Amino acid sequence: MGIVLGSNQYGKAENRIVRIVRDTQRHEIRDLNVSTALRGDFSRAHTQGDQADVLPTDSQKNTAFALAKEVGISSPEEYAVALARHLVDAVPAASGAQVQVQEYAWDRIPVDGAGHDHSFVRRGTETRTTVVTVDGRGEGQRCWVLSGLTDLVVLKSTGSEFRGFLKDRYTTLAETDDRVMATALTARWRWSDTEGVDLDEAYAAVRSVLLSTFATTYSRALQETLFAMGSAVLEAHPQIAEIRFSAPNKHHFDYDLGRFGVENDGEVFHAADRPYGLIEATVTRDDADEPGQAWTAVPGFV
Ligand SMILES: O=c1[nH]c(=O)c2[nH]c(=O)[nH]c2[nH]1
Repeated sequence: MGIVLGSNQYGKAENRIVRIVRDTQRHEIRDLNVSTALRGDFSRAHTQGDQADVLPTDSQKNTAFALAKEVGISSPEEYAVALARHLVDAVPAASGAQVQVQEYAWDRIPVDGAGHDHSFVRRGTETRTTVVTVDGRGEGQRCWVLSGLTDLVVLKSTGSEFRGFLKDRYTTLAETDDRVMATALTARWRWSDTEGVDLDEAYAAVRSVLLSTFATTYSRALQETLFAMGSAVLEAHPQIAEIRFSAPNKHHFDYDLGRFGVENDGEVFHAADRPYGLIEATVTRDDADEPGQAWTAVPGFV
């Protein structure tokens, strides 16, 4: 019996990088959590304890910080592409790299009706994400870009039903034609290409389509809502090939106030945190190109 090394990657996870542009009095802030990973032939490090091929994760960290200054962060996607390409160039044994970025949004603090120049407040729980995967080097190098968001918490207090479902001997769920529907949405969309796309504007536009579709679509199930949101995004953005969702159904149960002689006509709920339905779906163009390595090692998607 032989024992061999299987797939592997290594890098520095969760570099917390804050880049402030302070060339004028009106500062700009970008607040990132950056993870790097190198893939390739690093077998000597694993099987022989030989580090000759290994660019330390410490150096990867330093590179991530240095490029935040040298390349800048015009968008998380462009920064991640530059960093992934730089790492592959720097490491002869690397066949590819993946850079994952989460961005935390800061808003200017309103003072006297205007956003302050250099004071900011963190926006909610929502996080912008990107995953850039580079494979190969030189001419034939491939590059995949995913953009996305996590923890976009939304709720509709009516306009949602769930009925007509399959029933068996363990089914106790009551059918409903009026319920609260809430989720903390994770969505990631894959660009077929980003040529000519302003990725900051595109992020805002996709987010806005997701929100308006959630708000205005009558929902017969979270599944139907996800499909509607995905279709709307693909219709509005020709350069997006597919979008994947992971959506916990954050159940809101009518609280039984009848026990106290108090009427509850869909007005008081127990917001249960566990368990939750987990609804996941991909919405894709039927002629989308192959995703290649775009989703490799991206957790939480079907
Ligand atoms: O939108 C829903 N989809 C389901 O599949 C499901 N299952 C369930 O119990 N409640 C819901 N709600």
